[in-house]
Amino acid sequence: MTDVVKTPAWARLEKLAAAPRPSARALFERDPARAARMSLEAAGLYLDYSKNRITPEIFDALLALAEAADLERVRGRMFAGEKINATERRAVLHVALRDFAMRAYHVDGEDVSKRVRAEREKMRDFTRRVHAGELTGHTGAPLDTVVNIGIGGSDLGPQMAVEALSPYWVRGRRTFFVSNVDGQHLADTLAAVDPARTLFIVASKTFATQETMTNAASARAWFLEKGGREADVAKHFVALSTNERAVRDFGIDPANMFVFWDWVGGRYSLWSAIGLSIALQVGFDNFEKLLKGAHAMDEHFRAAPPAKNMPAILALVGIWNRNFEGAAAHAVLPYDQHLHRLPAYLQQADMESNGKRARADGAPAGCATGPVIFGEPGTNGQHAFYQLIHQGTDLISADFIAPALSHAPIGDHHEKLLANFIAQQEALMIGRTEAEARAEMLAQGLAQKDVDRLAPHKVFPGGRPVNAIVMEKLTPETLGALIALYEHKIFCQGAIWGINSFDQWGVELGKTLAGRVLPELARLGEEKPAAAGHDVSTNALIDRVNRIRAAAKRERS
Ligand SMILES: O=P(O)(O)OC[C@H]1O[C@H](O)[C@H](O)[C@@H](O)[C@@H]1O
Repeated sequence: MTDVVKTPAWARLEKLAAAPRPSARALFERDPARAARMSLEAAGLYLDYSKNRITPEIFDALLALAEAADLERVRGRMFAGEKINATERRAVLHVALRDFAMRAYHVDGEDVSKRVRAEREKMRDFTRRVHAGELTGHTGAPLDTVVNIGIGGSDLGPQMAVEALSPYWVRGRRTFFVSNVDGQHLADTLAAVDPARTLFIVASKTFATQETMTNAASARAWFLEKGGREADVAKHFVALSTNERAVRDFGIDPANMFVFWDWVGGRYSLWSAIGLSIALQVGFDNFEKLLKGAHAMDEHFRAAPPAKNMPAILALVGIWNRNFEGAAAHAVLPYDQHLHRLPAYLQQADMESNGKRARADGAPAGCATGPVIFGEPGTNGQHAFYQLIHQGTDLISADFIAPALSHAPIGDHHEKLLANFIAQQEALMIGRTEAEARAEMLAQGLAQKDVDRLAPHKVFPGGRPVNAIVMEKLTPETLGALIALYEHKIFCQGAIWGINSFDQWGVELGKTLAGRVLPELARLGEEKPAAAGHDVSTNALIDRVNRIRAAAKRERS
């Protein structure tokens, strides 16, 4: 496979990065058409990437890089169902879950699109029956509450989407998400729900994840304690999984199971049965609109050449900032309170996909790969961490995301929100020179000695690379398109870096070691011998919590 770092395009980009370059401000002053040239629309989203410090030569070299990495061919391999997740020997076909163009998708010679449609119809029917009160709890009460038990991709996607679509919630319905194995998460949730009206959705691709299995078993025990009988469990527990045997072993009838397949990555699974909690909370039609929004972005992504392809451009601009400008972190800044879980969702989507140091062929990655992703909704972040983005010593790139219209047009809230959305990007790009800072302070009437004292603190370097993503309104369709945009951006970056974006071996080691530590931990009141099998820090940590736990019971008894 191509080692992208060894291509002439990479060398050219390195040269361009080292050469003197106009400031971001100067780029705009020289080229009035810059914003029009460096912006595009697709699937209801508008992207402006002109505030990156990218010259036309750099953009051309980035396109050459995409070509050198054979991006269009790799994209074709994904859509064709080839096993591009080579370490796990799996296809990557989340696009098939939302293809409304009736295309066939083949995995191992089988057209999986029929299965996709059948499972979607099963979800539609289930959702309708719950909403119509045809399916009730064991006392006959409506199942108006959902507790989704899952973690990682079986939690972050559905939770983010349910929160994002709160204006579309079916009246009277509530959805809770329990993910953490910390018993407090489950306990707090169970305290807020009525067992007779609650549907537990156990969401796990593997049905083997420690947190989810532990929470599901405890939820089941709680349900039985609260008056449910064994025979009632079927009315209150459904499973979303690829693993039918494990679902049966857990005690959930496969008739109460919604399936998906190994070619759906966990962090790409909200479009599958994993989206059942979304469908129940916003209605199946809205869930389908979410899928259609993503499909619209897929259609754009699969057809547009890289120079006019929104996910590819976002990826290339990100590669410029990461590999040639040295930005190790990337902020996701949604100016929409309903998108407050988007940064957390994208942390998994991006960092679990592209946080890799080995290339797909096993060779070490010769360049930096996925950046640290972080973020908070605007304007909150402005009063917290933007300081570092404006004036810190590291370069941080950022995506600013906003709907032009609000679902809650109260007074001038939205104008103020948008003013901040726009002004922050402007400030990050233009910065403020020392001369400007001084002139401003003098105009405010400050004494010369104060101007001298404060001037260095009031300088903003500018040139902070930002993208703007604007939509008319946050709807199921635009949300679908936005998520698909990021999915494909991540895909493009992984393809260019030559890494496998669809495995996640990095989560294994900690899991294995936790399995070893667990039996060494004391139950309350239990005396354990001093830990010896680890490094001295780990032994000491085990001993410390064990001492506290042994003593805790003694005090109580
Ligand atoms: O859906 P599950 O099989 O329970 O997996 C839940 C999560 O756990 C794993 O550790 C992976 O790192 C995630 O990619 C996955 O989404």
